[in-house]
Amino acid sequence: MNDVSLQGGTDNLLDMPKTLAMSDADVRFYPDFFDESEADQLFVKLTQTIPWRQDQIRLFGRWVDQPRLTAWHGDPSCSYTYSGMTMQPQAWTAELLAIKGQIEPVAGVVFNSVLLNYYRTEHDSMGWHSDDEKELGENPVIASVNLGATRRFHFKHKHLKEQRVALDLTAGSLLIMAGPTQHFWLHQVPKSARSLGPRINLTFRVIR
Ligand SMILES: O=C(O)CCC(=O)C(=O)O
Ligand SMILES: [Fe+2]
Repeated sequence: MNDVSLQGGTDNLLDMPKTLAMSDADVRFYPDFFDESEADQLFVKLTQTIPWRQDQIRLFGRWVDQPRLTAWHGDPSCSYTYSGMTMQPQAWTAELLAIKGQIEPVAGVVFNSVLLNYYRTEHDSMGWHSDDEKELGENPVIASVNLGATRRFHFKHKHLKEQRVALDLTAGSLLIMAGPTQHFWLHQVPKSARSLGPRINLTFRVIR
């Protein structure tokens, strides 16, 4: 797989995103959106204050543990169906509201919910999917915040099989997926062969 090619932006211009060179997509990456100490503090706080759950999914007719822990927070009106499960949101916490307030100006939308994933080790993962549930609307803006261990993130185009992109989601980084990205691309966080510590990912969403 090719490493991602990045256009525009330099590391000393913190507010300048790197736009991923992907057709049929609008993907922007802010490698240092949160500074190191802020990212460390948020990671510790979220580890302690979020009610992490081990959900199960149906796989070939059996119930199996999802390979990660999850949580779902948002406005009371936001129920959401994910992998066949309908979830009621937990209330916003102080840290979640603080992160939301910082990312909304760059994402250009007001989010009403966030899905959190806790990857305990290199064995935890998320398989290929698009965030294309109908509750998310036609061209959803999804803002993904990364804390803790760096994990590799993969995109692959649904129709143009040779088009694949990989990037490292480092602590403090922000990835914004918008426009037609979810129509044309799948993404995943694969297991890693290297031993890794825990990671938290937050995907802020607008549910209709
Ligand atoms: O952990 C990640 O970086 C991706 C999470 C994701 O794709 C999702 O929650 O839909
Ligand atoms: Fe996703």
